[in-house]
Amino acid sequence: MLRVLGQNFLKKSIATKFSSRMSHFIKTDMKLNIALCQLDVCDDKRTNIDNAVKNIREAANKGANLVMLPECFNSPYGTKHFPQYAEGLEDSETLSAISSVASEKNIYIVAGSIPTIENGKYYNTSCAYNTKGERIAVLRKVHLFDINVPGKIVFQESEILTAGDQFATFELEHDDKTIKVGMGICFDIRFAEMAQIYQKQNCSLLVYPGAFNMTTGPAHWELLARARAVDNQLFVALCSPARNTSSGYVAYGHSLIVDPWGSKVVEADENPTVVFGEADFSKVSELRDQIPSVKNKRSDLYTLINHNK
Ligand SMILES: NC(=O)CC(=O)C(=O)O
Repeated sequence: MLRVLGQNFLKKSIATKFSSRMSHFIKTDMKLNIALCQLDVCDDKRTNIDNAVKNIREAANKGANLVMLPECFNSPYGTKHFPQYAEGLEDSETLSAISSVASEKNIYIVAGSIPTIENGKYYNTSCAYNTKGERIAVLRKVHLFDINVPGKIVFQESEILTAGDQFATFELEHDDKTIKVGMGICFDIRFAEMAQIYQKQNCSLLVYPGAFNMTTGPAHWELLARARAVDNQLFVALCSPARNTSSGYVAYGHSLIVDPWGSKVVEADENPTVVFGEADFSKVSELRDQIPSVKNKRSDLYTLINHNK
């Protein structure tokens, strides 16, 4: 009897410790200034890196705590460009510049994405940096963008890229408070399951560097950001390259942040710009109490299995 009581007590105290650690991510009044750098990306890599660093410095000087860059910010977006611009993760000219500016400015950076080469395979890769310039997460685009809309757009990332097979999250500390952030890249936002797994892992912000185009952008960009935010009752941030009508792939622009209610916190137009939005994370637990759609899931009737443990 005593042994049984002891085991139950131990189980209970482990569960309590675990759940109080997890819940501090969600129940927080952290306010975070997020800057989205909607960069004008050209075909010169060094110019793109310098432009990213300049924009990050300016965003930090204006008070940003987290700066996001777009998908493919050091290279034109296109399968024929990826091998030419790809860098190794450990000797990347681009990422070393991003790491330096993160520590110089004491900010977190979600470094959009760049083409990488690892063990002879090409990936579309997003890295996150903390305020010391340390790399704290790596996400290789999990769902490759393969599209064929006759007369509009044909694009096959899978011609050249390998899909990532790991999800990526990181903890962001600010004002002695912590939130957890889930990472995806562009097409990944179309997969509700990935976002829901991040929600189940207690993320309160999902970040998607992305480059929708003039066919998918007007139809789905904002819709998907708001859908993922409302489904999962958390913040969603999307950062696009600026629109350049003379480039081979014309990005939609319209970088935006959406709150857990599905309302836009801020939205850019299509031009090169940096937009700022405040994410007030007290809204996450507040809304989950008001509309308990995350809490009241019927796991007795359905469940989501994460094979990527
Ligand atoms: N770059 C992309 O992955 C574009 C995309 O997802 C889209 O739907 O457009």
